[in-house]
Amino acid sequence: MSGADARVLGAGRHTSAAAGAGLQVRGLSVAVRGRSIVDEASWSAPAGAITALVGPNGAGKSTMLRAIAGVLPERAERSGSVLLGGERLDTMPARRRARRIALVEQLADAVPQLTAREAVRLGRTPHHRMLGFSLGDDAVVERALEDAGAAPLAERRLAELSGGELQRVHIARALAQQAGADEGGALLLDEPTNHLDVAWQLDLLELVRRIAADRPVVLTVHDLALAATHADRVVLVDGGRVIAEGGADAVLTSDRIRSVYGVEASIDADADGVAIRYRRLDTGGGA
Ligand SMILES: Nc1ncnc2c1ncn2[C@@H]1O[C@H](COP(=O)(O)OP(=O)(O)OP(=O)(O)O)[C@@H](O)[C@H]1O
Repeated sequence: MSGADARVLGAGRHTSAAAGAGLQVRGLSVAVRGRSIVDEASWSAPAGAITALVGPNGAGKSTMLRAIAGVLPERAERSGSVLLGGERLDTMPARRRARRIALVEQLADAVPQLTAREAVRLGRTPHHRMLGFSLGDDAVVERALEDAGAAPLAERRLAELSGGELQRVHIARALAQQAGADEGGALLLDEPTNHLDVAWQLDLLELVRRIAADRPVVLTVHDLALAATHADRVVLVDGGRVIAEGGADAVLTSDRIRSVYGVEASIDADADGVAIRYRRLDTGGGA
């Protein structure tokens, strides 16, 4: 991560410079009933890298992911464009878009009676021309279960799974959704480490790293130290706008954390990662 890699956006109205096989968000705006939630957001997520979307509660992170994946509620008004590998996603037919981009949401829909294998099989739906399965689905589903470390869970019902196990099944479903797409895919994960203990978090981040080898992966996360340690790039969002994007050391500075979150942060980085201690501005108490 390089300190020179930051792109700081006073008003979030610039266009991201990075191009290529990655994901590019250009001037994305979302409003619901006239209320702006995402405001001219432009940022990019290169293929082969993990990009962390960070920002305070209500900053618009989940809404951005939903807008990119094309699953906003109908009443939401969206403008701007989203490109994957240089191709417009936002104007693509929904089924084709679903083969290219998968979103794993915080509280992803899970039918509790389904087994993990059945849930992952649902990921194949955008590949079906008619009702029923396409040739090769079974192999894709088994591979996705395997790749996500969910193969031992295949026969278990979703209702019986822990949060960490469920997260793996959802990721397996996303992998199955993208497998066999004509062009490369992108994976979006909304707070994937939420509710996971530290060991599960590390397992999940290792899995995400493997998945990111051949596609852009974007995840939202509240833990700034985790973002700084595990993501290649960080996009800091506040009030629906992109405040900065680039390497974590350039984006997540004490000054910026103070102005966006209203807390003092002392940041320590070493070879093992980044640790951040926080202190409220007004109390002066220790973290
Ligand atoms: N479907 C919706 N209809 C109306 N307002 C919405 C909708 N979805 C989100 N919002 C509002 O948009 C703002 C941004 O919400 P969003 O969930 O995108 O933020 P976030 O950065 O992901 O927050 P958090 O970190 O708390 O999950 C919030 O004020 C929220 O209340």
